[in-house]
Amino acid sequence: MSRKTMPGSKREGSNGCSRLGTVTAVQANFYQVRLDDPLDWGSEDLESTNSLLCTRRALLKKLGQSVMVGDRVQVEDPDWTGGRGAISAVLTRQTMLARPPVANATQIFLVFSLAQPEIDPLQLTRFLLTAQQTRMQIGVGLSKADLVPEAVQRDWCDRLQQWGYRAIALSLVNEQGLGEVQEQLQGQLTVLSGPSGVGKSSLINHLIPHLNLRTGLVSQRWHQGRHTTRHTELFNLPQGGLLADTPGFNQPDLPIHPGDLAQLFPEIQRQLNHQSCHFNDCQHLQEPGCVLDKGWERYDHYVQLLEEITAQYDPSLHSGREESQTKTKVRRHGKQEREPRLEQKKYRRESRRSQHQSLADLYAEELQQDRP
Ligand SMILES: Nc1nc2c(ncn2[C@@H]2O[C@H](COP(=O)(O)OP(=O)(O)OP(=O)(O)O)[C@@H](O)[C@H]2O)c(=O)[nH]1
Ligand SMILES: [Zn+2]
Repeated sequence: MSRKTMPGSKREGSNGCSRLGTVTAVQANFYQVRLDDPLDWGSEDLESTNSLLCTRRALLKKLGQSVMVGDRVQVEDPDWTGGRGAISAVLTRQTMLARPPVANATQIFLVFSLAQPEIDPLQLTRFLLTAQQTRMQIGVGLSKADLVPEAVQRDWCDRLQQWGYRAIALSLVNEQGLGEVQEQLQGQLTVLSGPSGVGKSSLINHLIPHLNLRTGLVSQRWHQGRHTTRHTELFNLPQGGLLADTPGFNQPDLPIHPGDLAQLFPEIQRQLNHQSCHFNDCQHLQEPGCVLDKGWERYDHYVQLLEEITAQYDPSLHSGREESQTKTKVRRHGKQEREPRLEQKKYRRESRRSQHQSLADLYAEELQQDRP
């Protein structure tokens, strides 16, 4: 491994140089990391010198520390010429989504098309509820506006406003609403989601004109393009900000507990902000003392989805506690500290290894583990 310090690199401590970056893609045990500061050592190809293909230091594995798309990481001893490095630390995550697996996202941007395919209101509600569960900021883009009259666009924007969301009617054909979308995405780490065929990929290609070039780079390195694998990948927006593309899915997960459904409807939350029902666990159906006004469009969705969740809910399946990810260790003077549990035995066996094993060793080991 090359340990020479290239111009523009920082030295931290005495262990060689390390730099901060963001994980933009994960495949098997390899991580693509985009460094915060360009390496700036004379190459014309800034994008490729700014991005490193990395593995995880053995110590992180031993601690059970996962690395996700969106993670802020420290990369140690980058091998500049080979475009490779090793992740030595993962900074504390601000947010974490399980599906798609993305760390540090700040908002969800849902895309639904006004035509081809037409909006299915109940499906839109399902996506909105899933987005609400993340507690992140939510934006809605209504695509293919060129295919419907202005009155239909306005009608849908007004409906969504009533539901509690700001919607942007947009079209790539006549470039409508794209400035507003850019504004909404600027400076955020946005997860783009929505059903298949609504124009998400087309929108990304429009927002990031040189993307094909970058996708080509990933394909070349990993021998697979994102369109064949559909893994989650982060893209850099020219105006600043990151965009995570996620594979389309048609039936997002609903909350598992029926009692959690009401808080995912802004229409219900708005009403219950300044009044409460007689029973704490009121489901807002026919209960005496229910103060909810039921005269709003999506009340039928609420009732239908509540029935669906109640039918699926099995309290006995959700009573067990998840196994703790940490254990308590008693240190000197009786001081207790939580520390991460070690992963399975296969990692413990490696504990005597040096933290500074060579990149070549790491790659050989990763490739071994990737084999079925
Ligand atoms: N008329 C019109 N068609 C559009 C617009 N945006 C995208 N399309 C078309 O919609 C179709 C689907 O677009 P994609 O970008 O592949 O949709 P997607 O959401 O990425 O679909 P998945 O990859 O299946 O998730 C393509 O034929 C696009 O050309 C638009 O603004 N207006
Ligand atoms: Zn009620």
